[in-house]
Amino acid sequence: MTEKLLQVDDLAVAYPRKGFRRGPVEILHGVSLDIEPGKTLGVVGESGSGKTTIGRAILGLAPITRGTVTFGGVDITHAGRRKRAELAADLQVVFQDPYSSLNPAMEIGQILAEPLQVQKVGAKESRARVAELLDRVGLPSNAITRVPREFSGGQRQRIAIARALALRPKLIVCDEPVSALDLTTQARVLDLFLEIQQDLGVSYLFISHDLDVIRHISHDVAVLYRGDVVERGEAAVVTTSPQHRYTRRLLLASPLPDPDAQAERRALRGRMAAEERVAAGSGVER
Ligand SMILES: Nc1ncnc2c1ncn2[C@@H]1O[C@H](COP(=O)(O)OP(=O)(O)OP(=O)(O)O)[C@@H](O)[C@H]1O
Repeated sequence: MTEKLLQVDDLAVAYPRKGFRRGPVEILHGVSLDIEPGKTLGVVGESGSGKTTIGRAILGLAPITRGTVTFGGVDITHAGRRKRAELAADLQVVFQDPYSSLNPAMEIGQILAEPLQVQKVGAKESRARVAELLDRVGLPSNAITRVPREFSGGQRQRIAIARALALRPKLIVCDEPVSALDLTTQARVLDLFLEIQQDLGVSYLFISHDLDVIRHISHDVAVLYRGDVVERGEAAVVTTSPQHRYTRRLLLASPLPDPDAQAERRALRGRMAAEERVAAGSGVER
């Protein structure tokens, strides 16, 4: 069996409740998932299902009340600040909004060099690495002296990806990284993620509400519904023949599928209708 890069077991997260009603409110109720080196796990679910909370818990940004997060064989569930700083080299993040995640006052060269400085990479090597990173994400070398507002949304997301790659991480948590982009730009940025994975062997925990995006990028998928994983499996299987009713609903609701997906979807609708006819005939309540 392949060793897991990330293993999440029975993870629960609860936030303190504000106002009159006392006691914590549980957001994740015991989530388990794992990622192999060089692979992508897609986490899909509707708004509020807890996708971002999974990413934040792995990054040490959400209050974990139960369960464990193991990264590279090390238990990081309650890792302190010093351990988190060490982990930054291996565990990175790309957020949804490329407008707010980049410091508007910093030049791109500084943004990309910052993580290298923190890890005490020398000035000469740092310059070479920044040039390499820009090339890697398809941006011109003169970008180093420009600031984020001079770039489009897609280009800014490329900068955020370059920054995440600066320390050559093993895993990148990608939280809706293409949701703020138009469809054409989405496709280009998704292809960049795939290319980078092929070349560098990095793993992704890829969070999206869009099943088509998840199908395109993921090897495996975990479907989240109200803080529980309701279905898990290979992306090709889960996104074409979902077993859980919620995944089926998600699939039928997802917009603009490609022609192959449209054909699969028609077949799924047919299967669901047939099942529902059988269930109705046998008096099963659905
Ligand atoms: N800091 C917090 N304090 C209290 N509740 C929170 C906090 N962060 C998230 N929640 C709640 O946790 C639930 C799940 O939120 P989360 O952002 O993880 O969902 P999501 O699936 O990523 O949704 P979206 O796609 O809209 O971002 C929501 O009900 C949200 O209100």
